[in-house]
Amino acid sequence: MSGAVVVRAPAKVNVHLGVGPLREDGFHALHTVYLAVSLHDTVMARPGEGLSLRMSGEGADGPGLVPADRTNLVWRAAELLAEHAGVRADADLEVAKSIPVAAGLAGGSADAAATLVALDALWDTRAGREDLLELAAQLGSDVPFSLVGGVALGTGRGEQVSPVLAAGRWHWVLGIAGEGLSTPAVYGELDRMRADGRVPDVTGPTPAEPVLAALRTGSTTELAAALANDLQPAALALRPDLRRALRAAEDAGARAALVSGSGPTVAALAADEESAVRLAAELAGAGVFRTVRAVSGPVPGARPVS
Ligand SMILES: C[C@](O)(CO)[C@H](O)COP(=O)(O)OP(=O)(O)OC[C@H]1O[C@@H](n2ccc(N)nc2=O)[C@H](O)[C@@H]1O
Ligand SMILES: Nc1ncnc2c1ncn2[C@@H]1O[C@H](COP(=O)(O)OP(=O)(O)OP(=O)(O)O)[C@@H](O)[C@H]1O
Repeated sequence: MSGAVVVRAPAKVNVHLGVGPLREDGFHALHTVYLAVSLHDTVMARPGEGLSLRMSGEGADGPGLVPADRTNLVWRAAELLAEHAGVRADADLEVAKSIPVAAGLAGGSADAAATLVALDALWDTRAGREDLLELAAQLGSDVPFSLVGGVALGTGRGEQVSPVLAAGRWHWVLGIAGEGLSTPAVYGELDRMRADGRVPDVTGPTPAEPVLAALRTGSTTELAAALANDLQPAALALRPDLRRALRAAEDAGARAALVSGSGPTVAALAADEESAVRLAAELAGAGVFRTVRAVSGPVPGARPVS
């Protein structure tokens, strides 16, 4: 067994989220395009006896916000890898969170992916890439992407990821809401809206081609025009105050703004770094709790910090 291993994993924004009908397994068929952004969580794994977990940072210091027990995705990732590798789950784990909890930014998924990579190294399990992706998919639909990072197309329930070509580096301002949203609640609201005609019903997920084409050009204008999120009406139905943040982002000069994944984070696309700084200042207070600037482009997935 080696010494401490430190692994960092990124948050994501879905620049396209096409949601198909509810499947029999309780998930929805997706065509999504994930973009890793420069906001990240860090997991540190040290040798230990049994498992222990400490959480610090964003969302971890409120009473019971993210329980540091076996319900935590980090704990589940550790047990799953130990079982797969046939080793004892012995490790002291520490998670430093910067990604807000239940924000639509895949924070828990980032932690789970980082844990798989950290413990693979600490325990020297030598799990192959395919094995890690398979374990990641068991932990959550977004977890395989958190391993892969960069820019990727997600199909199936989002867990089948393949890298896609993207030519640019984009500047985002993330408007973080004070309180999170439950992912199943947002999917459930979309089903109700489709059933009662508030939004059109679908037979399959909307294809991601427009956003894929825009990503290849590297143009912010084209990306802004192609952004799409089928979950946005449902997130707005549950949190009408988010409309104010979306409008404020556009009024403050964002090229476009959309809800990230299941929300409630609003992701505003800025023309360049200077506009992002201005946008962040103007957005703060407009129905968002605080703003975080982030860059997307060649942001790697979960990987050891040297
Ligand atoms: C909204 C997104 O973040 C977009 O990338 C993801 O689809 C959510 O991914 P996640 O948080 O990893 O979600 P999971 O832990 O796999 O699933 C949580 C719950 O979300 C709903 N869910 C999730 C993924 C999917 N394709 N269809 C769903 O309906 C289901 O109710 C599921 O029980
Ligand atoms: N390590 C973790 N970090 C954050 N949340 C966790 C973690 N482990 C378990 N959870 C639980 O998972 C739920 C979703 O948290 P998370 O931050 O992953 O949401 P999210 O960013 O909206 O996810 P996604 O974008 O993948 O739908 C929270 O309610 C939290 O209690």
